[in-house]
Amino acid sequence: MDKLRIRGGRRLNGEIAIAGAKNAALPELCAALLTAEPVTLANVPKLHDVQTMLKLLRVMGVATRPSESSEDALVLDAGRIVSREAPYDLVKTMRASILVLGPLLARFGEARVSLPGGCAIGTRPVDQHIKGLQAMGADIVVEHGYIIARAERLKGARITTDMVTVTGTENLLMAATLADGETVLENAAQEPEVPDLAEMLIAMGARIEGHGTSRIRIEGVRELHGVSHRVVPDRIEAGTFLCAVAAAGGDVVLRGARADHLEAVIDKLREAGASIEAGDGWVRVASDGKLRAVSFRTSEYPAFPTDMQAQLMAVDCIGEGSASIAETIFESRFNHIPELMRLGARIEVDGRVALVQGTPRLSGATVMATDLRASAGLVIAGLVADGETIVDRIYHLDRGYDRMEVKLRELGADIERLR
Ligand SMILES: CC(=O)N[C@H]1[C@@H](OP(=O)(O)OP(=O)(O)OC[C@H]2O[C@@H](n3ccc(=O)[nH]c3=O)[C@H](O)[C@@H]2O)O[C@H](CO)[C@@H](O)[C@@H]1O
Ligand SMILES: C=C(OP(=O)(O)O)C(=O)O
Repeated sequence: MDKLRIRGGRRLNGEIAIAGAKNAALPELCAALLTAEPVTLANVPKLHDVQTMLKLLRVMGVATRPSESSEDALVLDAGRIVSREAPYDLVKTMRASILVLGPLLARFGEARVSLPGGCAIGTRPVDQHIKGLQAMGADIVVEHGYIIARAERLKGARITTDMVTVTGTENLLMAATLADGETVLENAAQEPEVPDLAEMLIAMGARIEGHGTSRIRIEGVRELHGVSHRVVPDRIEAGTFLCAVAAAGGDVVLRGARADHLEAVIDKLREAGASIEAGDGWVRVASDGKLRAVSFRTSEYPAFPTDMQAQLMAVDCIGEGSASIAETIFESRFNHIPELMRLGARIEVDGRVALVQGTPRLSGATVMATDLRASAGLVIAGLVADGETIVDRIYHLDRGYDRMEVKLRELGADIERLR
C-alpha cells in the first residue's frame, strides 16, 4: 500500500497548474450516456475516481478513447450500450457511480444501480435521488441492494428536495433533460460543478434555465447530441494548495484556479493572515507561515465547503489562538482529528463542533488517512511538522488529487511516495 513520506519545514514557492474538477468530471462523464453521439471532455483530471467511472461506463458499452486534440481530453461514445447496470463491485469503490442512474433511466427507460451505501464521512443515503425520479413517474424498487428503476418516458415534475444535495441535483437535472415537459428543481445545489454540468447539457441541446441558483427549470427535449466541453477547474484542489502554502509559508501561483469559486475559503485564509490576490485564471498566495486560528462552519455553496474542512483545520492547528469548526454537512467528517492529534495538534470534539487550540509546533509521526480530504489535511500538517511524517493509506488521496506529491515537490516540499 502506497504511503507518503514528508519531511516538514520547507517553504513552498513557484507555480503549478490546477486540474479539472473531480466533482464536475464525474457527472459530465455520465452525461455522455444521454446521447448516441460522441462527447469530448477536455481538462479531465488524472484521478483514480475518473478511472473507476470510465471502467463502469465501459462495462455498459460506452466506447472511450483519448482525444487527438489534447492530452487531457477524452472521447466517449454511448452509441451502443450493452448493459444498463452499475454493479456493486464498482459502485462500492466510488459513490459517484449513482450518477449513471438518471441518464440511463431517461434515455433507455431502465436502470439497475447498486445502492452506494455509506462511507467514512457519513451514511450518505440517496433517498432524494430516488424520490425525485419517482416524482417524474419512474417505477422504482430497491431490492437485494440494487435500485431497479423503470419508466417508459420520464415526465416533468416540480421537485423540492428535503436538503440541498449536489449529486441529487445532478442526477435529476440529467434525467429531466429528456423528460416529457417541464421539470422545476427547487432547493437545487449551487456548487459550481452543477452549473458547469448544466452548461455542458445546454451545449448538447438541453433547455435549462436558472442553473447556479436554487431553482433550476428544465424543458425536456426528445434527444441530445454530441458536444465538446471543458471541465471547470477544481476549486477543492486549488483550496487545498492555498491552505498548504498558508501553513508552510512561501509564495505560489495557482494557474487555472478560479477565485470566484473560492470566496469563502479565500476570506478565511486572509482572516488567518495569508495574503491572496487573483486575476483571470490565476490565484496567488503568499504567507510567512505565522497565522491566526480562524473559526468556520461548513455549509452549502457559496458558504465554506465541507470538502475543505480538514485542510483548514490543519492550518488552524498551527495558528495563534483558538478556533471552533462546525461541520454541518456530514455527520462523521472528523476522522482526521485523532490523526492530527498524533502530530501534536490540540483539538477537542463536542458533537459536530471541533475546538482547536493552536500550537506553534507539530511533530512528525506516522498517521493514517481515513478519507480523501482527511488525507489532504494530514499532508498539510506533515508539511509543517518537525521531522518525518508518514501518511499511510493514501489510496484515498489518489481518488481525488492529480499527483499531489509531484506538484508539492515542484514547489519545494520534501515529499515522496513510498511503494
Ligand atoms: C461526487 C461529488 O460531487 N461529491 C460531492 C457531493 O457529494 P454528495 O452529492 O454525495 O453529497 P450531498 O450534497 O448529496 O449530501 C449533502 C447531505 O445530504 C444528505 N443526503 C443527500 C442525498 C440524499 O438523497 N439524501 C441525503 O440525506 C447527505 O447524507 C449529506 O448529509 O457533495 C458533497 C457536499 O458538498 C461533497 O462533499 C462531495 O465531494
Ligand atoms: C467527499 C468527496 O467525494 P465523494 O462524494 O466522491 O466521496 C470529496 O470529494 O471530498
